[in-house]
Amino acid sequence: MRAPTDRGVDATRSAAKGRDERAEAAARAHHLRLTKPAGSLGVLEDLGAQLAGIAGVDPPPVPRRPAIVVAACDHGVVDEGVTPWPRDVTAQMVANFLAGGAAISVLAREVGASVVVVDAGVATELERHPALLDVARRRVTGNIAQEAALDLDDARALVEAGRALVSSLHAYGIDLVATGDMGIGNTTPSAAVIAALTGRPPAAVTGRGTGIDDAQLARKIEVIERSLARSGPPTDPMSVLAELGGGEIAVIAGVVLGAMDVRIPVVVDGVISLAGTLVAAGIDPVAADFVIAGHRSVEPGATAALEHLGLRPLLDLDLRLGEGSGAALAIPLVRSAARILAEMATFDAAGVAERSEA
Ligand SMILES: O=C(O)c1ccc[n+]([C@@H]2O[C@H](COP(=O)([O-])O)[C@@H](O)[C@H]2O)c1
Ligand SMILES: Cc1cc2nc[nH]c2cc1C
Repeated sequence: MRAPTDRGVDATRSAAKGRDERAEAAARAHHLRLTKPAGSLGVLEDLGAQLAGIAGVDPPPVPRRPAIVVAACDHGVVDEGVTPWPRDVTAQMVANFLAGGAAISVLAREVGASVVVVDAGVATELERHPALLDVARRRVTGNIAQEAALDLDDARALVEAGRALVSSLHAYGIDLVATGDMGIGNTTPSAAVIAALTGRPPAAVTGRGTGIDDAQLARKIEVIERSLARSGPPTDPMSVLAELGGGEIAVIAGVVLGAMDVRIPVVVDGVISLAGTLVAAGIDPVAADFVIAGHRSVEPGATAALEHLGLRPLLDLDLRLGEGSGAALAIPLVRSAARILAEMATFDAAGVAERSEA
C-alpha cells in the first residue's frame, strides 16, 4: 500500500476525497492493542489500515461480495508479430470465462467472487450472456505502430463505462472489485502505456507476454519504440490511453476510478491492469488510495508500474496469465486483514500480559 494521498497537492485535480487518515490511524493504534507483538502481521497490518482508511471506520467491514471485472479487447498491433497466438483466442477465451472453464472461473469460485466480463472491443461478435456487458466502441484497436489505438472520445467513453459499471455493482451490494483482462497482444500496448507514463525506456518495461523468444522480444521492443515515436511526447493520461492503449486498459482505468467514487477497495492484477491503474491515477491521483496490488506479474512493466505507483504487491508467484488471476488469489488476504481487526482479542480483553520494557 501507499501513504494516503497528499490532498494539498492533489486537491486541484480531484473532487473525490482520499482515504480517511483518522480511521487509518485508529486501525494502526488498534493493531498495537491486539494479542501479538507489534508489527508481527507485517503487510497485513498495512492492508488493514488501508481498508479502514477506505471505509472511513475501524475496524473496516470484511469484504463479503467481491466481483472480478474481466475486460476483453483485440489489438491491431498483433499484425506486427508481437504475439505467438492468433487473435481468435480472445473471443474463444471470453466464451470459456462465461462457461466457467477458465483459470479465473476456478479461482473466482474458490474465493467466492462473481465474474463480470466486459467486451471492450473483441474482434468477433460475442453471443449474449447475462454476465457479459458490451461497451465496445470499435472492434479491434488501431495498430499503435501506425495510428492511435482509439479515438479520444472512445477512450473517454470506455473509461466512463468501467466507472459506471462499478457504481452499478456497488448498488447491487458488491463491496470489493478486482480487475482482470483478456486480449491477445495486449502486453504490447500495456508496455507502451507504462513506458509513456513512467518515462522508462521500452526495453526496460517490455516482457515476453504469453511466451516469445529473444528475436520476437527484440521486435516487440522495436514496435513499442516506433509507437512511442509516432504518438510523440506524452501529454495527458487520457491521450496516452487513446494513442497507445486499448479498450480493456480503458475499462480497467474506469473500474479503478469507479472504486474511488464508491469508496471500495480495488484489487488490481498484472501488467495490463497496472497500465490501466497508471491511467486512472494520472486522471485522478486520489484513485490510487483505493488500489491494492494483488501480485507482481513476471512482466517487467508490472514492476515498473508498481514502483511508479508506490504499491507493494501482496503476492509474488511468477504468474503471467492475466484474467484477474493474481487479483483473485489476493482476495482472501484482503478479507483476512479486515477480519483480524474485527475479531482479534486485545491484550486487555484476553488477559495476556504485554511486553515488559527492558
Ligand atoms: O497479467 C499479466 O501480467 C500478463 C502477462 C502476460 C500475458 N498476459 C495475458 O496474455 C495475453 C497477452 O499476451 P501477449 O503475449 O499476446 O501480448 C493477454 O490475454 C493477457 O491477459 C497477462
Ligand atoms: C490460452 C490463453 C489464455 C489466456 N488467458 C489470458 N490470456 C491468455 C492467453 C492465452 C493464449
